[in-house]
Amino acid sequence: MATETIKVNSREFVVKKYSFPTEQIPRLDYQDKKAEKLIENGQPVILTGSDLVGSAHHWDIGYLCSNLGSGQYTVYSSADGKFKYYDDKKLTQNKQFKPPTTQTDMTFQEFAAKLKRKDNKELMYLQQPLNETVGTRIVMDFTNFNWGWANETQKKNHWGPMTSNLLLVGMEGVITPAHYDEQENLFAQIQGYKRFLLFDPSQFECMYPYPIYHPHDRQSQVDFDNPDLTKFPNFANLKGYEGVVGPRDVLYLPMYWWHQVESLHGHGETISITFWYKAAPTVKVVYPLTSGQKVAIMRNIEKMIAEALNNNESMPSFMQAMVQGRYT
Ligand SMILES: CCC[C@@H](CC(=O)O)C(=O)C(=O)O
Ligand SMILES: [Zn+2]
Repeated sequence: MATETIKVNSREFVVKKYSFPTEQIPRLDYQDKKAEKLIENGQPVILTGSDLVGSAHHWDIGYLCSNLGSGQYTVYSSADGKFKYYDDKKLTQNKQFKPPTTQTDMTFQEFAAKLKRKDNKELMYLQQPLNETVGTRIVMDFTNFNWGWANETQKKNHWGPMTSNLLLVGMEGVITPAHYDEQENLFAQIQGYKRFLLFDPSQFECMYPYPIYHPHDRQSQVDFDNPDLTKFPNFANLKGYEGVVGPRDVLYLPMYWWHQVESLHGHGETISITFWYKAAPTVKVVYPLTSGQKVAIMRNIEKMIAEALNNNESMPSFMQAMVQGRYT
């Protein structure tokens, strides 16, 4: 895999080189009117100065070890360093599906001890919603997040309720492959550096998500390291954005935007916290529809057809019969 060296804020990073062009994600002070406008328009922006999780800036592996308590944490392991999400509620309908990662529950102390070992054959990624099992100092830090700004941003943009804060602790080199989420996300970086590759929802045609009933629903089928352009020809037209988030940065990651996230080498484990919000309710449909709305429509139609047919094997021929020679 070819690599290239990029310079971000006088820091150099060696990153994987992909086949598609990218532009820089805007990087603005969180109080800059331009930043507020981008969020209002559902456009990604890296925000500086918000101190959204300023009270957690001292979080490192040692501090978390001493203060996260003895609760169980979900840790994924992967031989190739890729952590493609899969919905285990969809495993029953997909008996032949082989999960690409293994999932183990362990205490944070066990996880930290594994991080220290030099004989790890697999990369590990802890992904756990912050819950009431954490110690009092973590609760204090959590309480002191910049909720004033977060709540104001949620309100101004008519987002729905916040659903979860996921704590992410990744080894250098872990990759979350390209996918989209159906929630708004204020992504707060605490330690280490993550490269975000983002793609507008209108790039749906280039990303070839798995069928909606597949465990990898919302994930791209395309292997970015070795794209199969026979099977996925439009991937050759992909255009994206990219940026590196470091400690104290917050990325506004709009709903339905595709993203691939890479924990960069040379700066230690990455620690991040997500702030996920349900979508703003659609009060009045305004035309033209946004690209995100069109993805939502496609998803709903695909869901309805899958439910109506009640037989996933018949989906491909049904969907093709609907468009082939008619809309192609
Ligand atoms: C499980 C969530 C992973 C995260 C990406 C990353 O930091 O590796 C992401 O995809 C998101 O915040 O939406
Ligand atoms: Zn995501």
